[in-house]
Amino acid sequence: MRIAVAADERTGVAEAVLEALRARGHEPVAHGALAAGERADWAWASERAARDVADGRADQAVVCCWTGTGASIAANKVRGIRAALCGDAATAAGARRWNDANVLALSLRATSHAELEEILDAWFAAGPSDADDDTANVAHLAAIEDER
Ligand SMILES: O=C(CO)[C@H](O)[C@H](O)COP(=O)(O)O
Repeated sequence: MRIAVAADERTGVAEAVLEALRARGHEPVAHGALAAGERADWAWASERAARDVADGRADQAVVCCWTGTGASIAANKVRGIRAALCGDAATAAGARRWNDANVLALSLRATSHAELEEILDAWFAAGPSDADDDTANVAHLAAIEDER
């Protein structure tokens, strides 16, 4: 898959996201501090990656900042984006299964290299649930957006 990746700092974990995606056969598209000439601040970088997903230039995105919160908030402001801040594999699996999350948000501070690998494995192994309550919840997110 084509995966947009944004970070506001070029840390070891941020660079490891690019490598981990390539190792899994995906094509990362770098933004923010990971790209040349782009504004690196978290709101701009995360928005850019989220818009790649919303506009069909990427299938999913990984957005990173020191806490992960700003990156997730910015991504979730983009219509059609369901960004989930994940600090462990179970949260990542749940985000894909129950929330049909299309953007993974990570904390550059709190995510170790080992946790990054576990989170990505869980994220890509899981898919959206087709249970009625789960699809209804995700459909309601779009309805909330339409009320804006
Ligand atoms: O976690 C973040 C936002 O949620 C940022 O990474 C944190 O605020 C640091 O940003 P800056 O280096 O621009 O001060």
